[in-house]
Amino acid sequence: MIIETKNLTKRYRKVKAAKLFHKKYSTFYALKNVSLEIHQGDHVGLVGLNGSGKSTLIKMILGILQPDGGSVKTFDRDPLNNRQKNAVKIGVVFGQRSQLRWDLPAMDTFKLNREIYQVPEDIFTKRVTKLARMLQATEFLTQPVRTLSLGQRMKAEFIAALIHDPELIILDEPTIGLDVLTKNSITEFLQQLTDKTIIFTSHDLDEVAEVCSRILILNNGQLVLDQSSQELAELNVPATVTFTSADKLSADLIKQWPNMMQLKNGSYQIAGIKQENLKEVLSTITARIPVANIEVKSNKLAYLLAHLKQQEVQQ
Ligand SMILES: Nc1ncnc2c1ncn2[C@@H]1O[C@H](COP(=O)(O)OP(=O)(O)OP(=O)(O)O)[C@@H](O)[C@H]1O
Repeated sequence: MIIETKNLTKRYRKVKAAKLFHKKYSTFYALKNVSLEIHQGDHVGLVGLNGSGKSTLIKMILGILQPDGGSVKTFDRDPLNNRQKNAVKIGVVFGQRSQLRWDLPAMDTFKLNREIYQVPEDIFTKRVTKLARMLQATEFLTQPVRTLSLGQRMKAEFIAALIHDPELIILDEPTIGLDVLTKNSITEFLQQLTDKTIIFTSHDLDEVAEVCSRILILNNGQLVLDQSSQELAELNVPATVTFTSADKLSADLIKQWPNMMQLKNGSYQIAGIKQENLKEVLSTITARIPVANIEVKSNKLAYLLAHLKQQEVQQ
């Protein structure tokens, strides 16, 4: 087993009310009774809104935070007292934090990591060459990191995290701010790491589903869903279409979509469109209105959370 948590809980005291010399506190649960198992080779997506407890869970798996209740085991041992031993088997990429030295080429950080993890030189060279080829990163690894684009830097972060060939790869929102092409190339890269255990946190369910076969959803510190990506892909989530047109819409069109809203910026939005009706709605809009732009979105996470809440209320 790579990770096992049982009723894992993290509490904080939050100030409820404050007078000049007197504060009142309430207990706040960043994580509440989370039980899960992650096995060798699992690619697990950890998804949730801001503040749902994703980073707290990751920090406890890494042994950075102490639990207030329940237990966590990483590689069958207490991560808090085995941080060094476990670090050899774990690679971490944070989208919001860098492990690369800003003024030096990424290659220098790789060499430093080679020293820290005592990777033999020939293995190091082969590994970096292979990873750089997979990520199409070869040409910019000798350039100072400060001169790299965000996408190039993130690719270098991945290589730095994998220099010691870790068994477990933890990715904390590694694609934040990246364009579609860079995201795709990172997704393809991760899909090839089939012998590794991956935990991939994000707000974007569809993105993690491309890499992970299993999705865990955290909400308000609780594990509310543990399901295969395939089952989630089969969910029929209603879409929202937003479009902009300089022309006024005809009365019969307005009547056709009673739930259409006119937004502040002059664009229009139709929500709750079933997937089977989407094509028809789009062709009607584009055939009958001169649109400047049109966008289709379906927020699976929001839909799931709303659904789960409804189920909870009914029970
Ligand atoms: N040291 C702390 N003291 C008090 N509250 C904290 C502390 N660390 C985290 N929290 C709270 O715990 C909750 C969970 O935070 P966490 O960072 O785990 O969320 P997250 O899901 O990673 O969010 P995001 O997607 O925004 O990174 C948040 O409400 C946060 O304010």
